[in-house]
Amino acid sequence: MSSASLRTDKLTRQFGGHTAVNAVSASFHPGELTVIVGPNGAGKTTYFNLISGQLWPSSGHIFKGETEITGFSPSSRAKAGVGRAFQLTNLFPQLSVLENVRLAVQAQHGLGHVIFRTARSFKKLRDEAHAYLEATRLDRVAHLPVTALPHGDQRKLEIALLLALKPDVFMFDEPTAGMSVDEAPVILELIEEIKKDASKTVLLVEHKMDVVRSLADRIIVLHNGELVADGLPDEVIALPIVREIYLGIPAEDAA
Ligand SMILES: Nc1ncnc2c1ncn2[C@@H]1O[C@H](COP(=O)(O)OP(=O)(O)OP(=O)(O)O)[C@@H](O)[C@H]1O
Repeated sequence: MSSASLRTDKLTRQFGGHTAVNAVSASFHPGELTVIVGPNGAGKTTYFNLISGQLWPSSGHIFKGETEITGFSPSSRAKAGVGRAFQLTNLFPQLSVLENVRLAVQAQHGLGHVIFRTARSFKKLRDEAHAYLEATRLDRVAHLPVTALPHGDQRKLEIALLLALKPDVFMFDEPTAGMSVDEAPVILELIEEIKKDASKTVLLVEHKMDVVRSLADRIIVLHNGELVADGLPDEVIALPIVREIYLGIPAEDAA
C-alpha cells in the first residue's frame, strides 16, 4: 500500500438517505492511468469531488502518499500534489490567456500575485506559461482575454492551468466533453504524454469507450456508489455489467 500515491479507504458520502459513494477503497499508483466508469448516477463525480475536496465524506479516509488529506481544503490538496482540471473559476477575465497561466505558474513557484522581482524571473515564468499553452495548443490564442475563448479552448485552458500546478496526481473529469472531433485528440495526446511520466498518477472519469480503451491501464467500475470491478481493461470490459452499461448488451446475453 505504501507505494500508492493516492488511496481512499472506505470512502462514503451520503446525501440525505441516499448513499452516493459507498465504502470505496482503492489505491492509485504512479505510472498508472485509471479510468473510473459507471452508469449515470453511479457516484463517479461524487467520488472525484471527495478526492479533490469539493465535498466532505460522511465517513472514510483519503491519503496522499502517507499523509491523510481527508480534512484538507481543495487548495491544500492541490499543494499536496492532488490536482484536478477544473471548470474555469478564479480567473482574471480581463487578462489574457497567457497572463492567467503565468499567474498560475507564479503561484506554483510560491510567488503568489506579488510583482515579479526581475525582468529575467518574469521572462522565466512567461516562458513556462507559454510551454503549457503550446502543449495544449492554445499558443495561437495566448493574447486573447479568457472570456473570448470558445468552449473547446476553455477546456484546454483548464488543462493548461492544471499543468502549471505540477501535480503528482492528475484528475480529469470527461476532459474532451463538448470538444469538436478535431480538438479532442490534442487533449488525449496530452494525457498520453502525462501518463508516460512514471512519477505521475492519472485518474480519469470517462464515458466514451474509445477513450477508455485507448488510455486506460486499469479500469474501476462504480455502480450504485459501490466499487464493483477493478482490473485490467480487457478483463473489466469483458464483464457483463460493463458490456451492459457501455455496449447496451443485456447482462444475460453478455455473460
Ligand atoms: N449534491 C447532491 N445532493 C443530492 N444528491 C446528489 C448530489 N450530488 C449527487 N447526488 C446523487 O448521488 C448519486 C451519484 O451522483 P454522481 O453525480 O456522483 O454520479 P455520476 O456517476 O457522476 O453520474 P454522471 O455519469 O451522470 O455524471 C446520484 O444519485 C445523484 O443524484
